[in-house]
Amino acid sequence: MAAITYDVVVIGAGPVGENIADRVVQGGLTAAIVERELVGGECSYWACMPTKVLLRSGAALRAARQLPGAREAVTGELDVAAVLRRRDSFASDWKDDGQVSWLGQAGIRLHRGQGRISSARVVEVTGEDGTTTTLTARHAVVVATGSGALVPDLPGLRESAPWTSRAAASASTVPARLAIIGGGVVASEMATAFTGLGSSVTVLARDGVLPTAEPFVGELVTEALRDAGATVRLGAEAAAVERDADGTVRITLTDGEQVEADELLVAIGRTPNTEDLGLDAVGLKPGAWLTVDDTLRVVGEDGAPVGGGWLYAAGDVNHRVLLTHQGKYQARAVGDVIVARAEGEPVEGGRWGRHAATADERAVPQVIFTEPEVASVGLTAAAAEAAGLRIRVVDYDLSATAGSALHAEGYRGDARMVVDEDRKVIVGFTLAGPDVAELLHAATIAVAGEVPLDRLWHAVPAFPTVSEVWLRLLEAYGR
Ligand SMILES: Cc1cc2nc3c(=O)[nH]c(=O)nc-3n(C[C@H](O)[C@H](O)[C@H](O)COP(=O)(O)OP(=O)(O)OC[C@H]3O[C@@H](n4cnc5c(N)ncnc54)[C@H](O)[C@@H]3O)c2cc1C
Ligand SMILES: NC(=O)c1ccc[n+]([C@@H]2O[C@H](COP(=O)([O-])OP(=O)(O)OC[C@H]3O[C@@H](n4cnc5c(N)ncnc54)[C@H](O)[C@@H]3O)[C@@H](O)[C@H]2O)c1
Repeated sequence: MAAITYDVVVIGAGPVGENIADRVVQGGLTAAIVERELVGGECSYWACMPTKVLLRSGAALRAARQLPGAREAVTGELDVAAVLRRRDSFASDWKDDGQVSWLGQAGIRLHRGQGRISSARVVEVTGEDGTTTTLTARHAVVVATGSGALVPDLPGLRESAPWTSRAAASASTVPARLAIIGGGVVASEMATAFTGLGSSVTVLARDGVLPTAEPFVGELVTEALRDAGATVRLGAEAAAVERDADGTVRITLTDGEQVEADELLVAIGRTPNTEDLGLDAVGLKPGAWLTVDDTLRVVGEDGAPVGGGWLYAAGDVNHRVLLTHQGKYQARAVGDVIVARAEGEPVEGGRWGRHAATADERAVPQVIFTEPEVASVGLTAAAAEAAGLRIRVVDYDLSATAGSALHAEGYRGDARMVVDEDRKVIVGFTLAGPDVAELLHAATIAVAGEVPLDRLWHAVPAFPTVSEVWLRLLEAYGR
């Protein structure tokens, strides 16, 4: 049994783990990273990237069809095989050689296998051949093990071999009929993608479509899915599932109705990858999300850092925000704070300090790549009210700008700005419409920078762009 000591040991080589290790090495420390599957994690092979490839060609085709002149040039249908080939290439054919070589160049040592914490600062790595390596960390162990798909305990579901997001993202054929349980981000994106690829899709959205977004978002996405030929059943709840000998999946709903499909995708949220991580060795509960303080140290039930502060958690596994870019933001904070503590430098862990992931609370951006695209940052009106803020909500029809009229015939979209009336700053911004993704960062800067509305009047949007919605919202708010 080999034993090696590093300054920092990171468990999990997803986007977050990679960034943590890189940051501490850049800060002058040594780092090892432990990975049981593919270096690059969920995002690279089964989540963000492959799913966006499945969506992108359909979006480009729709965009061309919305423009006279371009529309006439589109004479065929989507080439599904070409889309799947492009997806395979973006997933590097599910091989991680490229990312492994990046780790080498970055000076990060890779240990392949299942990582388990065995005692304070010690991680045992069990390789596929059963050999064990003991890694000891001088300064910190960081858990960046991510999350997996949550599958509910419905009668017959597991036996019916349902798809989770992994199977959908890596599908090698397109099912004729696809049923989806869930109405969240994965369900909405995959319903859009597979409808575009030619499946007849049925969405069983018990709690509605994108229910945590501003209400107009779910309405627009539902309408677009239905226009594209999908069936969206709001309030429908699955009670039992069975798969026939011929492969047909039959979902019985709580109202007794049945839905038939060739594949069933379950997309109802995530569960943390902490089941087999040795958490019990440090007094934590296996299978639970890891709670962290502002500098991302894992805390126990008493709120104090576990073991005096050598254990950190970043990315999906701490359940703050389940998004790649936000996990990587945490990675920069956690990497830098580990270096600062190791060097005996001051920790800047206060609000908006360089070692605190403050944006997780109030300034998280997200793009949902549905038709139409949804781009949001900060709080919805409902969330702001629940947080006790005195707000004013301003809405604007996104199709009413000169830029949107130019962008596409029949452009449909909406925008909402949520203003904190006590501070006169924007705390939430949501856009839904074709190609709004790239408009989001302006709003993120306004929310994270807490830019006063008075100053925003001086940020003039160029004519004729969709960004003119900023001016229209300010005019509607008044000054
Ligand atoms: C279908 C889908 C689409 C998504 N699209 C987007 C998107 O467009 N944009 C976005 O921002 N986010 C998106 N997300 C979310 C994004 O994938 C996650 O937020 C991100 O992958 C989290 O990164 P992570 O490094 O924390 O975890 P992961 O990417 O899950 O990586 C964790 C790694 O740890 C390894 N691991 C786990 N346990 C152990 C162990 N005990 N020992 C060794 N290794 C271990 C795993 O094998 C894995 O490689 C999507 C998610 C899904 C499911
Ligand atoms: N473009 C992106 O940013 C992107 C894309 C995909 C996924 N993600 C991230 O991945 C994470 C997981 O996505 P997700 O869609 O699985 O989760 P989610 O939390 O977005 O949505 C899950 C949905 O399932 C519903 N639900 C929960 N339990 C249910 C049940 N038993 N039966 C029926 N419906 C049920 C919930 O009401 C919710 O609407 C999200 O946090 C998301 O941020 C991001």
